[in-house]
Amino acid sequence: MPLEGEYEISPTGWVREQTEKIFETGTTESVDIKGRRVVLLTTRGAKTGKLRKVPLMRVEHGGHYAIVASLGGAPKHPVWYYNVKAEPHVELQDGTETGDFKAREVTGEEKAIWWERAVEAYPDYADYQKKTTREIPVFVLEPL
Ligand SMILES: C[C@H](OP(=O)(O)OC[C@@H](O)[C@@H](O)[C@@H](O)Cn1c2nc(=O)[nH]c(=O)c-2cc2ccc(O)cc21)C(=O)N[C@@H](CCC(=O)N[C@@H](CCC(=O)O)C(=O)O)C(=O)O
Repeated sequence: MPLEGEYEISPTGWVREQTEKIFETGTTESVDIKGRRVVLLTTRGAKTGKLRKVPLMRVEHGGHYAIVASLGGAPKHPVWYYNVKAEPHVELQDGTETGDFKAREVTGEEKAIWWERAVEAYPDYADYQKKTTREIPVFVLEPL
């Protein structure tokens, strides 16, 4: 069951541009970061209830996805992290396909496996983690 409601996109310039391009073209393959693929996550705002759409790097393995709350190695989590914690039902668009998922934050061995996959998909994640003492969270998305 897709998330219903009014959505807002990020106020951050370059992110807004990429999000708008995805809307215009209908596919996340219209944008990339350093040639690496991007997906579009939709969360429900923990305070406003609005639908929030944020592009993220595409981390996929065996038909399963992970999302990484890196925020470029900033000392704080991105706001969407708290949205997902409050409402784990999220949508993810990969290419032209959008699916419904339940996001589960991973820890320990499972996180280590997915972190490796994330760094393989987007090597800058390793630098981001070196930049901060904050442990960058990873969610695995279980199809609903
Ligand atoms: C700037 C802020 O965004 P954020 O949720 O912190 O997310 C920051 C970034 O993670 C986000 O911009 C990502 O898209 C950046 N980003 C990546 N960010 C990542 O963390 N990981 C990635 O892999 C990643 C890849 C990526 C690829 C392409 C691209 O264009 C951007 C990429 C934002 O949108 N704030 C809104 C509020 C958003 C919101 O969710 N509000 C909540 C309330 C939140 C609260 O205050 O508790 C609500 O509506 O209820 C605002 O200031 O109006």
